[in-house]
Amino acid sequence: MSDASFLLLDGLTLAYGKTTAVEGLNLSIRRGELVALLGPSGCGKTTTMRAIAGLMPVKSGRIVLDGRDITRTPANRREVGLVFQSYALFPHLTVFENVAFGLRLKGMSGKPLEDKVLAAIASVGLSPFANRKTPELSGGQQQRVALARSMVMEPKVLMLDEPLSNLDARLRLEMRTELQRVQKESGVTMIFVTHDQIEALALADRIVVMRNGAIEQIGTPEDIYNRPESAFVADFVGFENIFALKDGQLVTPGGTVPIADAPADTAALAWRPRAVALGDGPFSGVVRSSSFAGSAREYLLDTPLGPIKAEADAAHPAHDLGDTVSFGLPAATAATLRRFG
Ligand SMILES: Nc1ncnc2c1ncn2[C@@H]1O[C@H](COP(=O)(O)OP(=O)(O)OP(=O)(O)O)[C@@H](O)[C@H]1O
Repeated sequence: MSDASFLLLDGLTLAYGKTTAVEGLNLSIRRGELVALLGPSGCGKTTTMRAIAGLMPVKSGRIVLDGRDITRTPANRREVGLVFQSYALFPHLTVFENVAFGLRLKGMSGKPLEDKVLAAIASVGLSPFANRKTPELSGGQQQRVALARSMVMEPKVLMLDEPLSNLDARLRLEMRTELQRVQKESGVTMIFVTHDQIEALALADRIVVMRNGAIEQIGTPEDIYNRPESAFVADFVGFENIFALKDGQLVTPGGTVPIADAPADTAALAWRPRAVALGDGPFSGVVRSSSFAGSAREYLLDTPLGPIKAEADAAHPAHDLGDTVSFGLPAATAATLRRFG
């Protein structure tokens, strides 16, 4: 075992009866890494996590944690923690007792138990609330209790299923920072599941994008955001104008269109709305919708290339509905995709 493959998923195939949910998944996670599993509903994120936790039988392949094959190890002997979306706290118990629960089950008591529990509660900033019952806490505080309750067991890997999805926008931001802090301070290897790309980009050291039960791309947030490899990932991270590229020409619904400086060995080109050169270029389109988005104005253009989403600085004079505007699709501002699809 090396730190580089602290958790290894090796050819993992998982199925519900005859339905294969995850097929031949290979993933190597470093010790202390914060990894996001990102993907649309049904792509197999939760199933993968449940298998790592031991809540889902493995059809084929292996799960190795810290050098030990845990593929068939019972859940309670895996040293893997799991924080569910619904925090599953005991409402009749205090914060202290919720966090102490697992340690008591393991036979711990007295001062050692108290010290550990109080330290875990302090690590998530909840010391003043140790004696409160959990229904008397806010959503964000309950989420912290769930985190402390898992962390106190000192798992080798802690997994979180959509950890922030039940929180309002402000609390989400707060908990993002909190999760990152707890993870960095404790050094625990963490995997969280999300279908929110912003959350994955903001939190993770590495993002695993899943699609139809397989890995589509693995990379740092910068890789995924700036260098998507497929149209699927590009679309997921906000490239709204994606065209296949064939013999140096864009393949559009209106036919093929030559493009200057088209890169070689590229299956498709993708532009974010703000990468479209509005008001400057060989193409033209009619403004079909225009919406104000704070610092920018977003346009939907009807063009011979099909619909184009473009964005301009809000300080620029606005285009009206029905206006014809010129635009360019500079190859230099496009992401180059290896796969169209
Ligand atoms: N209990 C089940 N029985 C049969 N099929 C299931 C079951 N749970 C999930 N599946 C199927 O397995 C596939 C993967 O589901 P999974 O829950 O892992 O996706 P997910 O990426 O976590 O989705 P979501 O973001 O909606 O939670 C889907 O096709 C789903 O329909």
